[in-house]
Amino acid sequence: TGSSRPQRILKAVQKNATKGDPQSVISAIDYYCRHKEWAMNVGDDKGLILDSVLTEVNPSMALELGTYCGYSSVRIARLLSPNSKLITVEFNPAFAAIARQIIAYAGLQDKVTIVEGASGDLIPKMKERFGLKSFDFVFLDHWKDRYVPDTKLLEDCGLLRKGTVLLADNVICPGAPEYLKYVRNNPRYESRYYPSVLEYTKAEDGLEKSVFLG
Ligand SMILES: O=C(NCCCOCn1ccc2cnccc21)c1cc(-c2ccc(F)cc2)cc(O)c1O
Ligand SMILES: [Mg+2]
Repeated sequence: TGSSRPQRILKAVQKNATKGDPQSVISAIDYYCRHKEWAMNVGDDKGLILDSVLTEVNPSMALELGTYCGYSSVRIARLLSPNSKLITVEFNPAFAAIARQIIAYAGLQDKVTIVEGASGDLIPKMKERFGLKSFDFVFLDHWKDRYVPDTKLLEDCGLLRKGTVLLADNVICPGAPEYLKYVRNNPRYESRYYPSVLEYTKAEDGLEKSVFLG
């Protein structure tokens, strides 16, 4: 049988990027997915917004829900300060295996921990597993109907602190309407919408940034 799309993305990174150079890994994936075959990375347009929010937050502990090939894991980890960490959760073991190789190719394996499984099962175990108090930053990019239940789970597990920033991808396309309702009409969050486009297309999409007020 043939290769998978994630395997082809890894090949493109190995062919076109420089080992240990995260920006070249990002550019290689963006080039491949814009000109060869589309893939559901956050992409370069929304990626610039992700970069700016990350630079502003400068998280010590970051969580990503939805690793896929590790494109946004590389975008996030390359901007983390020394000793800061990213935990990224991926449901699909084949995706996780590719992401591990792409993150390692970028030289960011010491900053990123990939955890395989369902967010609903893993979130309640995070404190004990990683000895962490709370997350400073959460990037939501997994099943869009899990954004609300997992945000509530993070609250209930005491994994959010006053000032934790949640950044949600795809709030327009494919869309996360319940999530927008949840964070926008909630006195415990201060939300702002960043309009952009669906990765590698001209379709409307955007990111929602929500600060947990405690
Ligand atoms: O579906 C998308 N992402 C989610 C993947 C599965 O995530 C599953 N998953 C990953 C961890 C994890 C943990 N627990 C449960 C499920 C968990 C997604 C989809 C599109 C898209 C837009 C237009 C289209 F025509 C088609 C697709 C764009 C995006 O940017 C996306 O992010
Ligand atoms: Mg996405």
